[in-house]
Amino acid sequence: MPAPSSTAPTAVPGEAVLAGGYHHPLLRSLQAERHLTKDMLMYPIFITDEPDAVVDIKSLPGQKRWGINKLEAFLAPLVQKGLRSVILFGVPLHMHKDARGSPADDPNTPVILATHLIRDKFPELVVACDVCLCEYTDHGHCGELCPLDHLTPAEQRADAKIIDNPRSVRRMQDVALAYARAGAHMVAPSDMMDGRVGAIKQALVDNGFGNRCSLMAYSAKFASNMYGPFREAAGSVPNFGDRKCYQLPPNARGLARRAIVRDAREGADFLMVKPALPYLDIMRDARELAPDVPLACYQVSGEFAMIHAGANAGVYDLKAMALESAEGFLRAGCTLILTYFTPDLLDWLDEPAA
Ligand SMILES: NCc1[nH]cc(CCC(=O)O)c1CC(=O)O
Ligand SMILES: [Zn+2]
Ligand SMILES: [Zn+2]
Repeated sequence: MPAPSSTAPTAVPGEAVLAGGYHHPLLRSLQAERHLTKDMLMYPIFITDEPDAVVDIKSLPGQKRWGINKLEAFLAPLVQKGLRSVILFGVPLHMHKDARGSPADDPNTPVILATHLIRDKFPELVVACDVCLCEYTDHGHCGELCPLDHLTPAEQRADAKIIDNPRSVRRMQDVALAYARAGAHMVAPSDMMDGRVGAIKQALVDNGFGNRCSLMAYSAKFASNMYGPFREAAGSVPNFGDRKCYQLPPNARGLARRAIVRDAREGADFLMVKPALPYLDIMRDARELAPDVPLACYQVSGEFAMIHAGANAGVYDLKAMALESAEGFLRAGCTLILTYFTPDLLDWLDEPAA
């Protein structure tokens, strides 16, 4: 019997040893299928009806509510660094809120004023407008409510006010059209009413915006615990109940898949998954179900706050963690990332990779 050779390999190196492929920053970078670039970042901005306001949002480190007069000076250095797109949220503090969310499409509403201003001052910047009523209704829900006489006596007693879906969809059409007319390159309905994607698309087409205004659907938007800082920032906390009858249940993969397929069929130009980090599987689903529609994700306010809190607690380095999260979204198949880290990422992407 021959003596065992002491030099015999225990496994075929090509199968077992991977470390040879990523021992240098360049080699690590070449292992990635896709890389984060500045044009993938869309920055969410809060605009108030106090024209000179620059007000810190306590729960969103570094983020502020901006008055219209302060917007140009705020955006100029970001555009200089490579900012390509923003999504606007209105924060009416003085306008009169009512049951139908009238301030949403008032000609002087902050989002419309800001859209005009940005199109004028930053012609290269893509402007998206979030379409929803919750910042504008007196009850704080995302759509209009059913008139009381449409409810059963039991529902009336329980204060179980119910969203009036068809009426809300008509309202969403009007609001989206108002933003398109103001010059929005993109409208993004986040209200989650059934049928709003097709209805808004039709309204855009019927009014001559079919080839001038994109529709990004918040398709798989979950009833998440991570919208708290946003609702504080936007003043959109519902004054009764919650959003569980129109935003998706977090554990409902099937519903999310159906919503994705439906919104793609209804003509969405972009699909979105929101929040982002806990829903990477849903992003992957979206890539498989609608491979020909670009996919966005929204790294929401609570995710941003959570990453900051962890960094402040010494759990990890802020930049490294923020980049890792973005790389997860890329891997899952996103081409557009809505994130409050955008200003930081514009800086970080100019630094050498570690
Ligand atoms: N419908 C409004 C809207 N659009 C985006 C967010 C959340 C964004 C964030 O948390 O950063 C919300 C809040 C909500 O649905 O309650
Ligand atoms: Zn809403
Ligand atoms: Zn409900």
